[in-house]
Amino acid sequence: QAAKPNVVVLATGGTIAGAGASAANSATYAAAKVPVDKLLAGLPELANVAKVSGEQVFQIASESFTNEHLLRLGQRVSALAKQADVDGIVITHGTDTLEETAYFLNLTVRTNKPIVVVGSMRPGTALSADGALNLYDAVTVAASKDAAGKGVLVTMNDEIQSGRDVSKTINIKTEAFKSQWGPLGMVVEGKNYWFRAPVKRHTMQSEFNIDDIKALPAVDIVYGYSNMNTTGIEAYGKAGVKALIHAGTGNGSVAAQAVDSLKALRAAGVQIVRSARVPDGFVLRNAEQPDDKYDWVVAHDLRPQKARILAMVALTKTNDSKELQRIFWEY
Ligand SMILES: NC(=O)C[C@H](N)C(=O)O
Repeated sequence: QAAKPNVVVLATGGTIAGAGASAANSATYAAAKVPVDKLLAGLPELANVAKVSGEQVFQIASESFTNEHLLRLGQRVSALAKQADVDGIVITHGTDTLEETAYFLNLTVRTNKPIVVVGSMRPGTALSADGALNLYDAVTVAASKDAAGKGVLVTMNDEIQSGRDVSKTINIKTEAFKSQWGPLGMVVEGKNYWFRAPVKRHTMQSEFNIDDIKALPAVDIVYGYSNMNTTGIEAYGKAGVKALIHAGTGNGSVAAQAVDSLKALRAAGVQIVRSARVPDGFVLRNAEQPDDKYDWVVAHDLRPQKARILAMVALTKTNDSKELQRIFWEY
């Protein structure tokens, strides 16, 4: 019998490592409690799929992820991916910012080896906990040759999603992770079924490399809403933000009373990225606002939180708005 592939599970916390007081607590529990060794010991079925080893990188709820966590995790994933004795990497992660970490790794880790980010909506102590199967699926995908070269993947609820496209869309169901462009495939009983592949640049085709990124610039998000004011925009400007993501209404529209403040920030050298707060769709250049005239960038189909990740990564290489826009189209 052929040797099983080697998969490393990097644990960062989240609900997949959560624990509640009783089995009826599906939503009331403490995240980031169970250590990785215990998580893996609770899933002896993994041994049928791969030779799995665990490493506790952090033990936090994912809403508390910082840029430093992203950099440290990315550097560890990159180092492991270079090891000849590692065939695939799984990252257990809280679901709240899972999509941001998955996209960051997708943009910056130069490897064809499968990298799979996984979480759960219920703690392992709950009735119908989803973490064990999600993790089993993640290891299955990470151990598969057919998952290579597809960018960073996310396995939740039997689906294999692109880390670029997927977002958490509901906070109370196990069917929480969706992409408007659909999943790439499904994983069922330890086998992958693929239906599509990503076309945006990622991992090996990326011009970014985590090994060269020592720090990430300050990029923040302002939210658009009726009766919007400019307090947030101006405060971020004073704080020295390098790019500001505007989570606009509808097509990424900007309130008339906010336009001058954003123009003033741009004149001061801050990049303005126009995204939309609606869950799906994409923002077109010069629709709603004259982006060419104002020298603003549009976020394409990226949700504001993903646009923030791409802007940070892009700004490590360029502060040219035309280059930034090219990057937003390509990644
Ligand atoms: N379901 C979860 O994992 C939510 C948790 N707050 C986290 O992101 O860590």
